[in-house]
Amino acid sequence: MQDHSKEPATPADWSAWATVPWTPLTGPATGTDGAANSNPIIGYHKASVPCAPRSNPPLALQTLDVWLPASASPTTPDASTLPQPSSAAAGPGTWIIYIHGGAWRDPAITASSFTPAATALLQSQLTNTNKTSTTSPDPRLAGLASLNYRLSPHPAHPAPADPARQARHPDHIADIRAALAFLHRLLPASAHEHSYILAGHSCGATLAFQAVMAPSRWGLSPTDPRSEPPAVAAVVGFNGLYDLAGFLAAPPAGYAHLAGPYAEFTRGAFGGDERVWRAEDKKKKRTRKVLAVLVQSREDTLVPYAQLEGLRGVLEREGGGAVEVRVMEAGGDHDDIWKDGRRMAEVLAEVVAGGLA
Ligand SMILES: N[C@@H](CC(=O)c1ccccc1NC=O)C(=O)O
Repeated sequence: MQDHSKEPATPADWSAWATVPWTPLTGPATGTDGAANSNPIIGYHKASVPCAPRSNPPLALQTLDVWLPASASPTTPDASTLPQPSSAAAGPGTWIIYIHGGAWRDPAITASSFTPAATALLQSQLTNTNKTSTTSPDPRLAGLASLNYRLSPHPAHPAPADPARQARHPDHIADIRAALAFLHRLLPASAHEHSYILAGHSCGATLAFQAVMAPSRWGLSPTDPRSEPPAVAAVVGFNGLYDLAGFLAAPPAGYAHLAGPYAEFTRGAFGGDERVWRAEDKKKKRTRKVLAVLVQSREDTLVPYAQLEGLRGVLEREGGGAVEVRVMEAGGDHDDIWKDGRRMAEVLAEVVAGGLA
């Protein structure tokens, strides 16, 4: 935080950014103001911006989506327009960056799975800015991003010719870090000085905790310190997978029938060497100073509550005071939280409003 220098954006970054137009995102009809205002613009969206590591040609899944609140611009910004630093009066605002789930392999779950929650967040943002409040913490959102990353092979969806579908740990983490570095180079410094929230669902929650740790833990080469993602203020895990080896050694009651799929996707993502699954679990238990928000539905038929309890225990015992753990409630089945989006948005808005001291 003391060193605000960052790697400058390159011409390739700029052109990747500008290849995708901003499209207006409309909210539900208000119905109060006649036809003209019936579907107000709640934000602007860029879909599938290529953000590959700069040394490699971009693959189909090395992309990210970005949303800006409507307050960022009175009209649809030009494709080359970057998010502007917020005014001092309005406060710096917070970025939320989301990592989707799908067991490291499901091609049907992508960055666009954040759309319902993003829409709900932008909608509530619009409602909030119309209210005047001088006492409560500034709940402003600076922007939202949702990351794609290369996937591991899925036996039910073979794609042997697609290089974006052959990933093996730590490739998934490498892509998340490349996407964070891309945003770091392009976004205004204020986005980083005031930190951001990294959120993820299921294996995306695993990746969120892994991505904030030193890359050397994952055998990834050290990067230029200026391209290091800055420290996150909070990591938010929704229905996350945190102990695959533990699940496989002793599947909790009610989840034993999932031992087969768990073993399959664990091998698919991490390979057949059990020591890597265990090392993987131990290594991600140490994090930098951060707020860890853990959300796990007790009605989740795919991920047992024990996954949350395990990580909570480890972070509380071994966090050394650097990690504040908060558990928040959610209901529904495994994917309901992102499919519906409203509870996910509520949790994230609460972290933005109250979680960043
Ligand atoms: N739809 C997934 C299944 C899946 O996502 C999953 C299954 C069990 C426990 C966690 C899961 N997802 C975590 O990212 C698949 O195709 O493998």
